[in-house]
Amino acid sequence: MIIRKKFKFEGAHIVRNCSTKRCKTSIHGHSYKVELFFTSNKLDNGYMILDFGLTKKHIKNIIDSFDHAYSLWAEESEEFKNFFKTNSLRWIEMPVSPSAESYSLMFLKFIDHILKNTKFSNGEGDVKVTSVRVHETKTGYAEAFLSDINLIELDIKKVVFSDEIINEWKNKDELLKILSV
Ligand SMILES: Nc1nc2c(c(=O)[nH]1)N=C([C@H](O)[C@H](O)COP(=O)(O)OP(=O)(O)OP(=O)(O)O)CN2
Repeated sequence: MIIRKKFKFEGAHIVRNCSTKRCKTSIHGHSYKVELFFTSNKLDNGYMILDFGLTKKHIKNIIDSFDHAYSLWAEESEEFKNFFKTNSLRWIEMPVSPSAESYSLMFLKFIDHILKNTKFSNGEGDVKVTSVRVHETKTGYAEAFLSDINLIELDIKKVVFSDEIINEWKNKDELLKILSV
């Protein structure tokens, strides 16, 4: 059995090195829709795979970090990176160029890590994120499956969130502890 929870964010980026000229040369934004799919080997005491409400404790923070934020590829020039870091409060520096594919893989990695380091207390089983689907536009999405988790080398500890973003996280201290494991 699979359940799905949908989130959204309004994000800006440039995807360097892709084939589309506008996409690789100009800052632009999208209204992203993110679908998270979960499964488990048993139902909890409420006959659920995972209460949708529990996805809003830590997982939502990660997706919402990208809302009204600029996704900054770590390989950009220092001048370019400094511009965003000094002129915009919400930015994320990430070790991969921000395509729909890399967002889906990155979110999958974060959520897999969060689930593995969360103690559930309502009879939940072994809850897994089976895939993450990131819709960049109305016509295009990328979906990363658990079997794709090593498709790119991406250490989530190398994803840097601006202070403004971290300070807005709900249950901030708990999430920072989970991410530090
Ligand atoms: N496989 C991928 N291809 C493209 C990505 C991506 O992340 N993965 N991203 C882009 C751009 O960011 C672009 O803004 C979106 O491209 P596209 O789907 O072509 O956008 P349109 O709104 O022009 O699509 P229409 O269907 O023509 O309205 C490019 N490619």
